[in-house]
Amino acid sequence: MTRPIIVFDLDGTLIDTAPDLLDSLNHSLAASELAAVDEVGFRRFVGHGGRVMIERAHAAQQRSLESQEHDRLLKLFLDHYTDNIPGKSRPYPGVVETIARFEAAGYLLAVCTNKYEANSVALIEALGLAKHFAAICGQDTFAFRKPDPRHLTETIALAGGNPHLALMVGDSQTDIDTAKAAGIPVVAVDFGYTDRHVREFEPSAVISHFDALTLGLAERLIAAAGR
Ligand SMILES: O=C(O)COP(=O)(O)O
Ligand SMILES: [Mg+2]
Repeated sequence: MTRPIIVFDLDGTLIDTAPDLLDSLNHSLAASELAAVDEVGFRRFVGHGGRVMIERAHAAQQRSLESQEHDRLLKLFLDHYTDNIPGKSRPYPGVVETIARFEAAGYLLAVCTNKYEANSVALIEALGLAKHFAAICGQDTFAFRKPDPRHLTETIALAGGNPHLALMVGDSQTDIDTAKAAGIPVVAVDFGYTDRHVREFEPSAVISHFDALTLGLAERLIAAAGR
């Protein structure tokens, strides 16, 4: 019998990676004489991986970006980011306790992120958390990525989870749209990187701290989804 599973988004959900993503983004933008992005601007750019962040930063400064330069800046971003893992990134408050709570209740745990898989695994390993996750799937693990629902459903399958007893936890419209398209309930954290409040995207529930992700809430949302 496949087991119940919670699938977590990574950036802005499980781990506060903003300081490092911002440093690496600005490292790459500086190479093309763009102004540095600030914490506020960053929130509009993140959610679809490094390539899109660079693209959005150029658009925000009305700068064109042809593909060869885009590739060059993405490599600068990824090299800088990879070399600095785990940097200043840390799990959000309550994450470690939540992992223990759901593992003790027999849940599988997995990660479904638009960060590249290698960097996702390296970061989670560097923070000593990799043993808790049955699958860590990045934007490049499959031929599709969030908001394509298959990124989530294939992560559940790879982890050996039951898609009818699954719950997604995320911080962005991308995550909420992905879960909805997969017919899987989704809890949105309101402390992540979206520039609009997550309630606007109508998740199944909103939490402001992982302590609110109780076994009861998970069971209620999974039952209500009735897949
Ligand atoms: O790397 C990003 O841009 C977003 O990654 P996430 O899917 O873990 O939020
Ligand atoms: Mg996120």
